[in-house]
Amino acid sequence: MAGSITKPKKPKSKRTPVRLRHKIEKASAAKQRKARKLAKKNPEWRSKLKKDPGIPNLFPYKEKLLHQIEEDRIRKKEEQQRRRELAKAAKSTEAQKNEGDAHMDEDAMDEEFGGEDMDDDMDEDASDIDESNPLAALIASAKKAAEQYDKELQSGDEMDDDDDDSEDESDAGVIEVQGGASSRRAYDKVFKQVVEQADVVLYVLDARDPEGTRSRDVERAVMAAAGGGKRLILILNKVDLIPPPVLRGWLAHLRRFFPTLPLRASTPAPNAHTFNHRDITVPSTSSALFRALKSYAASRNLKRAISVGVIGYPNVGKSSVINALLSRLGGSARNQRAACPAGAEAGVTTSIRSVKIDNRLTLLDSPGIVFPSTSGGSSTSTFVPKNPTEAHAHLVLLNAIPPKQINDPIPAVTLLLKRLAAHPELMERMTKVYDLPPLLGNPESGDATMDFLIQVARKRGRLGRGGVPNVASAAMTVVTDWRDGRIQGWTEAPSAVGVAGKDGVVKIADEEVMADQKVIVTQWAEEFKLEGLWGDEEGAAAAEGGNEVEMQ
Ligand SMILES: Nc1nc2c(ncn2[C@@H]2O[C@H](COP(=O)(O)OP(=O)(O)OP(=O)(O)O)[C@@H](O)[C@H]2O)c(=O)[nH]1
Repeated sequence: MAGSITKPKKPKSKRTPVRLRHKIEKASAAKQRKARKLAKKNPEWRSKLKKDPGIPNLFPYKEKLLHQIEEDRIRKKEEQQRRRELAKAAKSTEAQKNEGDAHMDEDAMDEEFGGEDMDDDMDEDASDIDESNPLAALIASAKKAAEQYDKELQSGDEMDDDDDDSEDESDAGVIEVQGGASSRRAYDKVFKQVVEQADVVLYVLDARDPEGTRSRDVERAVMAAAGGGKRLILILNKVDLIPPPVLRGWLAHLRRFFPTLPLRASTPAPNAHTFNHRDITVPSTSSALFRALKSYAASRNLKRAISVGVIGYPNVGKSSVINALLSRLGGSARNQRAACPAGAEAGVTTSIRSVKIDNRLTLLDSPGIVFPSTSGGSSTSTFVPKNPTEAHAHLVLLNAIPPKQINDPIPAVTLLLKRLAAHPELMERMTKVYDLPPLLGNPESGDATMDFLIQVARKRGRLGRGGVPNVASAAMTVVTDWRDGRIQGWTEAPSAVGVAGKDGVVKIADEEVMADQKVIVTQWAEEFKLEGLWGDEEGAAAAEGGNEVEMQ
């Protein structure tokens, strides 16, 4: 019998059955339908659609219309901000009224702010002062002004709701840098700590606006501390960003008050427009400062190290000054010291940092502190803001506010254009930075801002949906270019002649202080052996020797 032959089994098809495919297709279509339905209901999606005006590119007045929309938006925002401020002011007056008799007496305040001990110390120190000392009167008046300043700060603190938090932070030794008034008391504590600990205070000013970054209250507080035993040196930093004649003017002006050293603490940001000052380089100026501090430490002959506090507005270059001094140390010594973090944005340094140079010298870095001008005329700047928006814009142009805390950079650009309008050559250089034709409208009245920002947005690709220029982003670009020195600008030193008052009498600010200040400048310059280090004549000569050729 022949054996039965079994057929080889047909391999099973790997094809997806049609029924399964249909099932998948149906499920996918249902999912997409559901997603579309949900998206239609989503209010966010609608508001996004609304924002885009959808004006066709061929529409002849598109530009004008966009401009108008943007202006309306800004007006609304300003109105909102104004209403909020009014409500806040009304609330605080109400709160003050309610407080009424429950006002703290001075002792309680002293206790709370920990100022009693310091005041007592200062009183004792003040009574130790020899009456025949020509500086006694000056120190006494500085102490009085410092007390007044303290009182003003404290009364400002009473209105500050968030203070308890900031005090806790400062107790822990870490101060968070914030732009708002909530950390005002924390700033004040840091400042007091640095001044208390320091034998020498280096007050760093930005050479582009020295008076804007200078406060009389700070100088008075340093003069008053320890009965006048502290030394204050003004450091004019970032001199590479101003031309030699302007530097000369500022050195002459500031040296009427305190010994002043020009400094280039760091190299400029990429593409910054700098001026070539002969002999005023990063190594030469930092060596000069280093030698001056060493001379002072040697002359004091103390058993402990001299403490040098570095104070100033945010972003003036305090950490860079310390790093420049560290770079003067020899290789291995330098490697052993941790450098201070420095950065282009304000608010990099957040706590007091002590850097030991050697057995004779310790440096104290501190967070940048903005001192508001108090009723006593703290600020020496001639700029008087007309409203809170302009005051904020002024701080933005001083680079004192971290970028994240700048809600609206447009008023800062308006203020910048207004200032540059007074110097046509600077305005021309600024338009060249963005490759723009001369501005339309009057920059002094703020008319030119929007046109300028729309053009900057186009040149720098700051465009939103549908190619609408993002003017806020363009304004931020301008602010950053200003901060990093890509846009040039500076203030001129006040003339020594003074200003004629209504009565026709010519007065120089701080006239009465001048004679005593002269004594200070001469005595202190001797202690630091500053005569040979950019003294009046040499500093002027060095600045004179510089050329105004810009370097890229
Ligand atoms: N062009 C120029 N830029 C400088 C100079 N010194 C410092 N800078 C720059 O200024 C910026 C701020 O420097 P920092 O040393 O961080 O300033 P700071 O005062 O410690 O800042 P905060 O920590 O915010 O208080 C950095 O981008 C530095 O590179 C200088 O002499 N010339």
